[in-house]
Amino acid sequence: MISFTRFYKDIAENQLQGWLEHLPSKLAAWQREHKHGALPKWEKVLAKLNYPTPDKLDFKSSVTVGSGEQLADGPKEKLENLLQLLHPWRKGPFYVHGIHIDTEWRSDWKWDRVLPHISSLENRTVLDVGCGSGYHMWRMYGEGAKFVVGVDPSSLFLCQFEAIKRLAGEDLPVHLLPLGIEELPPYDAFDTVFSMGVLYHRKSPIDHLLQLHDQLRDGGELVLETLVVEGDENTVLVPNDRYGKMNNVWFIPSVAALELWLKKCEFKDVRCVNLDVTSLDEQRATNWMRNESLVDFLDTDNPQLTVEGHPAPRRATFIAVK
Ligand SMILES: Nc1ncnc2c1ncn2[C@@H]1O[C@H](C[S@+](CC[C@H]([NH3+])C(=O)[O-])CC(=O)[O-])[C@@H](O)[C@H]1O
Repeated sequence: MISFTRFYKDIAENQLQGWLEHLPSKLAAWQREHKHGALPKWEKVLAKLNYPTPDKLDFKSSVTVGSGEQLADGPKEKLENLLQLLHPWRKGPFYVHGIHIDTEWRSDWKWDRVLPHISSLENRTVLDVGCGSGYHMWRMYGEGAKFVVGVDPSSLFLCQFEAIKRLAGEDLPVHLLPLGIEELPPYDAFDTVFSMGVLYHRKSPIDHLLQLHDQLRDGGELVLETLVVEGDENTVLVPNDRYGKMNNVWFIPSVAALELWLKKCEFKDVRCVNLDVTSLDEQRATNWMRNESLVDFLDTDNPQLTVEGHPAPRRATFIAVK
């Protein structure tokens, strides 16, 4: 069973120790009430991941665990089969003992767009809201962050994260909690808070911005990445049904509108640092994600539009200070 004991031990010694009042009961409730039917199957996979301490770890230029020379072909194939049981792998890529987990998303490309614009993560305590499988958390750790916490309610992503962590080293100061941002007690503790790919999934985007604000210390940095549309500060797309076949998309503001929202939520030095239209090479089906992907979400006659006729995904990154 997935345990959070190590996380509690780590936070008892840092500025998050106040979380010990609230989080054990929330995580115990998750363990008690969690009903994802496949969780026992995924936990069995985790229990089988007993592999040698890797001879190589790289989190700075990729997420690589093991050089690929420690395992013979048989054990390597067995490991690959185990990791495939955690399908679909969406955010990555990961290189594990020579196995290339070629995920749906090239999350490394997003990281390359974001990294040049943020304050150094050296020695920082970092929160990654909606961290998915934790890909970017490893890259944050690779940039020198001293403690990285991610929150994401998906149990599959938790298991994918735990798989990488078990293979990389249980004592690394990188943790994923299966909670929504709204479940975290406000604590003004983080030096940097990331929210990437989450805002459009929230029913109340202003509340989301306020919750991010609540997690930052004064002077801390917000890194916000989300879908945007073209338009002025009063332009917001609220899809009447699905957006790119997703049924959980609520608000897609323009850059100007989101800058205004951030300022209204008392963020300072608000800047949009990157704008990018998602390419078919960045999000695609692979052997590790065999379901539909971006090409199936766009209009075949006009790829500038989604199948519903909305503007195709365009993403912006914002930096702001509390
Ligand atoms: N209330 C919530 N609190 C926290 N997380 C949530 C919540 N609701 C949904 N999520 C999580 O937010 C993530 C959004 S994906 C971005 C991944 C990564 N950040 C990336 O930038 O590649 C983008 C996408 O797939 O559209 C998912 O993992 C959800 O489970």
